[in-house]
Amino acid sequence: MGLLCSRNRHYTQADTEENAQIKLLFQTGFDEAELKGYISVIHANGFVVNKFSLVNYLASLKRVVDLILAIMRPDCGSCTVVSNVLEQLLHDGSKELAQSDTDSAKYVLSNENKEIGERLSDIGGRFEYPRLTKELAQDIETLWKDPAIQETYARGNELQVPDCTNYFMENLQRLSDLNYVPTKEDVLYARVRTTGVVEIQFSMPAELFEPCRAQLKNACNNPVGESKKSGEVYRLFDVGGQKNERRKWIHLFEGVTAVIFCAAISEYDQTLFEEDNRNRMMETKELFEWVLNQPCFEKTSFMLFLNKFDIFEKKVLKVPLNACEWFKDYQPVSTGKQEIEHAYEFVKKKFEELYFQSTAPDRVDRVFKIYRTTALDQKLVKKTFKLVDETLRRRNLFEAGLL
Ligand SMILES: Nc1nc2c(ncn2[C@@H]2O[C@H](COP(=O)(O)OP(=O)(O)OP(=O)(O)O)[C@@H](O)[C@H]2O)c(=O)[nH]1
Ligand SMILES: [Mg+2]
Repeated sequence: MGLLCSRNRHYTQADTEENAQIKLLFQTGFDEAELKGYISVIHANGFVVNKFSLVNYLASLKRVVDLILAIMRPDCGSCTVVSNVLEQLLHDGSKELAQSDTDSAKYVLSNENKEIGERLSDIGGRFEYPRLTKELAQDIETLWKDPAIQETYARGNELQVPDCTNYFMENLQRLSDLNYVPTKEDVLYARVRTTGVVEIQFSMPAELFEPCRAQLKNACNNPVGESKKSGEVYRLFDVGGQKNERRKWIHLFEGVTAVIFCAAISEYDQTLFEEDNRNRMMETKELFEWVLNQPCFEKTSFMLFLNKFDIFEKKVLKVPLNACEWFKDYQPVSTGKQEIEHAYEFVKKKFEELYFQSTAPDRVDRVFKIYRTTALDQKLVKKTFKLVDETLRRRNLFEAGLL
């Protein structure tokens, strides 16, 4: 969820997890052994079911399959089961669906895939998942293509279906290869929930900050971190965004140079994993406000990443922005690209307003920048970090009275 950049922290708890995008961009990347280390994570993603990722999806899938099986059993009083399970599963909007036989039929797995559904459902209930074999991959692929599952997937926003689902589903055969070695993309797409605080150090390659370099040389030797041949050293603290992770953040807040707050703007119609009836965007709004108001951030720079733009641009043409309470006053103006831009600008403005409302007049000079990002896009992330880097350098020069 969030990242903190610091020049001189002494925090020692460093997890073994790393931020893959940063490692790929600013460190050595992954060698083959490291990539192979990701296989089990990716298989858990690409395969089924459970704790956090595709994992979530397949947990949802399991519930869907359970539901489907319940519907199919002739003795179970299917209408009651359908409405109870669906209500539990799909929240308010689905009540309508549960009431109508024709609609609920859409969610019934076809007869020929029923057995596969049962098999996968069984695996989904296990604590550990088997290696993704060719046979299993075939089963998942078949089930994935079943119209009932596709209908369910279309309502993924209600079911905690991870964003990477489609990617892994499209790559099942490759993933199940005996000699499979994850690609960079696989690693970036894999959902690995951050727990604790993960520190990563990196330096900006010199060519990235050329424009600032001359100024820097003349003015200040060490604007952000220690100087190294390749550039300035950043210490980045990646923190988990889920609710139970947040109490760990507070220990990090002192002495931070900049907060990079990542808000997933595509999640305006989704609910929290950890709290089923709480809209994710509303949660982000409150969280951002809370972070902005922390006394220790009075002078801290804020970099707001409006992330998951790739999903946002597709979604916004199908799901109205005012699905989220915060965006209730949104009025679409057009179609296609223009509409996407309009919707994006609207969201951006909401965050800007929030920033200024939450920033006392005497603090308005702290740096606040908003960036449109797609974290999977390496070029864009690199470019964004370059901009962040430049901003922080300028800020340091300014503070040192050199600009
Ligand atoms: N399509 C798309 N997927 C993204 C983007 N950013 C992240 N993801 C995917 O979203 C999932 C979660 O990404 P993370 O970076 O782990 O999210 P996080 O905010 O660090 O989550 P926590 O560690 O729980 O706080 C992964 O499957 C990523 O591949 C994006 O810009 N576009
Ligand atoms: Mg994370």
